[in-house]
Amino acid sequence: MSAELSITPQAELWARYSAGLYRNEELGFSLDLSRVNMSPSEQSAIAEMFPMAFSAMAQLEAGSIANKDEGRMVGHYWLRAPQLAPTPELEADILQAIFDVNAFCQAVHAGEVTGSGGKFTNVLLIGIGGSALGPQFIATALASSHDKLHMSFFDNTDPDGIDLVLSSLASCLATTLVVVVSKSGGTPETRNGMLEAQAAFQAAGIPFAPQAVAITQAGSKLDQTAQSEGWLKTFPMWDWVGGRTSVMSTVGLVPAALQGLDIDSLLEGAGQMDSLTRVPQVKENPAAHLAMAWYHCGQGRGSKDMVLLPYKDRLALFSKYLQQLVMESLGKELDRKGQKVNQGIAVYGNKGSTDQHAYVQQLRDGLNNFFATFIEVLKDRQGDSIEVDAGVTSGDYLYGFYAGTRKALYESGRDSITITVNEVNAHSVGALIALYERAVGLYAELVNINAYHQPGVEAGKKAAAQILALQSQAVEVVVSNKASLTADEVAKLANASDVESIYGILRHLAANPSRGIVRQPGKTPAEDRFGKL
Ligand SMILES: O=P(O)(O)OC[C@H]1O[C@](O)(CO)[C@@H](O)[C@@H]1O
Repeated sequence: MSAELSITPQAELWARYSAGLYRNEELGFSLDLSRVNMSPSEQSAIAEMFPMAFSAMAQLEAGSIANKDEGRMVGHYWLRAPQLAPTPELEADILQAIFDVNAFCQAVHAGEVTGSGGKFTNVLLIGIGGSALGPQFIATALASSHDKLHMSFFDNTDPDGIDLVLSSLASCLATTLVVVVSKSGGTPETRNGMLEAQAAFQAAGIPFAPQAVAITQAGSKLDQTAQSEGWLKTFPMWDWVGGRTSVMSTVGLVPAALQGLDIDSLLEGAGQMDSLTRVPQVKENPAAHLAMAWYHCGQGRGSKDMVLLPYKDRLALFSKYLQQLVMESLGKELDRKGQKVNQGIAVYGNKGSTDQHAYVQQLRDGLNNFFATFIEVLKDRQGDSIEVDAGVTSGDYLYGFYAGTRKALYESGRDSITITVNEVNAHSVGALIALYERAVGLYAELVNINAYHQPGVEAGKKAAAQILALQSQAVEVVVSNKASLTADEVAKLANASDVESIYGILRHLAANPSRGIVRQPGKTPAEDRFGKL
């Protein structure tokens, strides 16, 4: 196949590109599938499956219980078109939330709401998954020297990671606004981050509650904490917005507006893309183009990975953001009929041309188990560029590396999609997010899975809770015994069967001296002994 492709005449490729390119001048956006080796008959066969996908999406937007397993509506599209919400109450809720976000952020910027040290200078956002990735992506994509507040994030329960962020905030904690984001309000990593931040405030003698904001569902544990401790502000999150599609809700709008970004433009860009991707004709709909290419490349089974190569540093986190959006949505064991399908599309990537000096070698010459998506940004920078060679700028190099890699991949029979935007700004970022949200929704319909739940993540959370329960049993046995014990002995005394987990727990505790456990290494893990410090 690669030999055939490599000899496709340039003129034919140009004709294919020109005739097939989807573009919208107003949005400054185009989508090119000419380097996906998909014949017209293959395209038509996939296109025949779309009417039911379009109709499912229309029902979803009209307020059907699209996430049946969780009995929820799926309403992220209403966030940028509140008039489309299925009830006037929901429309009013969305509008009110946007109003409140603007009012609060304006008051912060004007210094009407301050920290104990005066006007806020920094934001520390605490969240994980969809409650951090979107805000992080937007914060990096749209950062500038005019940012009104400096953004930092706790997006994990890694103590060392937390310390690193806290040390950067040490001199400005009294002017740091802490935004704790959790839809469920009970996610352990986020709760731990909140407790770590509270401890840091306490150690610095700064009251936490007057500088803390919660974004969560009404009545959640986080909501109760915020209410009982008298936090500065709480913003609502709704059950009909999924975590991974929450970036246009208060989850993404509050941090973006605090940073000083143009949230109206973000919503407008997303809304404009929604209008284009709502069109129920494959040819006219860029999200349908994308979903069709995914279906073709992975034969509807996700047999090829999606490699994202945005040629713009600002979009580096887009790959990470899409990893959650695509993999948490599409990675499912069962289809809607309950049949075991083990669906999904693996997503990875960072940015071009940096990745050219990392894994692009394998993309060109190694395993052909992927399709690439290039994201090209036409505008190089604000202002002029110097020439790095006669008549050539750094941006020309970046373009050259993108175009060269696209060509090289095509010549070795590797499919690629190219998305082009005029520039990276709030409008285009909103549009890109909306494009992928719709493509994921359409693709999920093509393969008949529920894109809006995440039962697999729940399994991991339950298993983690069991390990933590086992920890207290194991510690009790070790500290109440005079003699040191092997993991097998601890397990027996704790009446537990999972010796390997007990060994892992005790080895971890022993590596942290303040936990009061020591490890005496033996020849093998089974011979290691654990005792009180
Ligand atoms: O906002 P929450 O409820 O803290 O959840 C955070 C993340 O955890 C998940 O539920 C599972 O990873 C994601 O879907 C979600 O984005």
